[in-house]
Amino acid sequence: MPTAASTLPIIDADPFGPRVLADPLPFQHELREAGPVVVLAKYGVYAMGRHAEVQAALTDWQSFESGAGVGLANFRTEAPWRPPSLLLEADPPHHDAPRAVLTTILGPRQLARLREAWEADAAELVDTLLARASGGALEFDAVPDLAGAYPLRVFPDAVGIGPDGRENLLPYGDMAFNAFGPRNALVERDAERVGALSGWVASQCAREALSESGFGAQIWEAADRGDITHEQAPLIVRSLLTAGVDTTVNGIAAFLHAVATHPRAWERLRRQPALIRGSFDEAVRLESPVQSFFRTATRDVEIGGTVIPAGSKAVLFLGAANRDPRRWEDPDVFDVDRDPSGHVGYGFGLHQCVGQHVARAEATAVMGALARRVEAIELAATPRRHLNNTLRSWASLPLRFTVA
Ligand code: HEM
Ligand SMILES: O=C(O)c1ccc(-c2ccccn2)cc1
Repeated sequence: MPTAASTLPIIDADPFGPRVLADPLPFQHELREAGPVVVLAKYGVYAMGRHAEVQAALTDWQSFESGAGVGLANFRTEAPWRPPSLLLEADPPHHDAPRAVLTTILGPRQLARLREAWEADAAELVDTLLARASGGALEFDAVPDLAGAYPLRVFPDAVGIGPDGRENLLPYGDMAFNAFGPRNALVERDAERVGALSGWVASQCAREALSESGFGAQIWEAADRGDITHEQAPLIVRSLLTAGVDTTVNGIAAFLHAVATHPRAWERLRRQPALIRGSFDEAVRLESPVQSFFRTATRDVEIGGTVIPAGSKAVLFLGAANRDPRRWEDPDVFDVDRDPSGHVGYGFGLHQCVGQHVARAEATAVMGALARRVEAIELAATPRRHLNNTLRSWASLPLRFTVA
């Protein structure tokens, strides 16, 4: 007999408050231990943190829809802050064509033609960085100088946007990822620049603003072929600009933090560079750069022995699921020999990240360039968090490189 919603475990902690955002691990443990499904008292929503229920909810897109928004706000009852994404905030059938277009454009085969240029760019960035070394060692902040620098060197050009205003990309993404959470101080702080940032991003999605060979132009060509409409094309370009920068910056930072705190892992990756690609997924599992997002129940749906009433919002904590000891042995250890498949760091099922191959290509290029040039990677000082309602992000990641 399923548990009635009224008798569910209740958690008082605020997962979107500064204490939990700065260190979510104790909250994740409390959430997993409280039960398969709990109620977050502060927001009156359901929450899941165990791998089994998070994966099940993501797989069952018919019962847990995205069309009402994948944040706390319910698009059925309140106006979205921007026109909804045609992928993220859409369900089949509307989701199908935009997804098919991006699956092709961002697929591994397409990215193969960029690989040589991305690896050369990573080598150039790392060489320039190491030129600053003295006495065979370099201390620097890997957030601005590496994790934050590399995606901005390769991705805007790959999309085909112009050279001006690219400094708006990270703030726009930070704002968009905050917007999935409650209207707290993080969201209020961005309020006065929503218009300017959104206006700039929208201007970059126009056909005439895009170079003729980038991902953006390919989206417009898909409209010429009738695969999508010309009205949909700019919104799909917007998806790349929204989801394609802050995520990879934090993914690469997570990878660097993982190797800096697991020295033997770095030795292994230097000896066996073929392990780098898979170990990026292990870093995404461990750190979960994207920590959480929501779904909305389309019917009274039973999950984890509980019935979640139709119309309810449920928040899925990917970070908690990716460290669930029910699914992972030694979940808190970065293990380059682990098979991380099944992790939910890219989501799971229908909406699973369509840009994951781009992320892997960027991270593999950077870490591959480092593996050939850097003997040891250590923390040079205590890293500092950047708080965001959805992203697990570093404001500063001081590292010490020992040059090979
Ligand atoms: C480490 C880097 C990344 C992480 C951790 C990440 C994570 C995710 C997650 C968890 C989802 C699922 C959202 C949901 O189910 O509601 C998602 C979807 C998506 N991601 Fe990524 N992402 C990354 C990089 C990228 C990049 C580089 C791009 C673009 C080039 C991108 C574009 C998208 C889009 C368009 C969707 C929506 C897919 C759909 O709804 O069908 N992401 N991502
Ligand atoms: O299509 C867009 O604009 C868009 C796509 C994906 C995301 C996203 C949300 C949560 C977790 C990871 N990615 C955000 C925006």
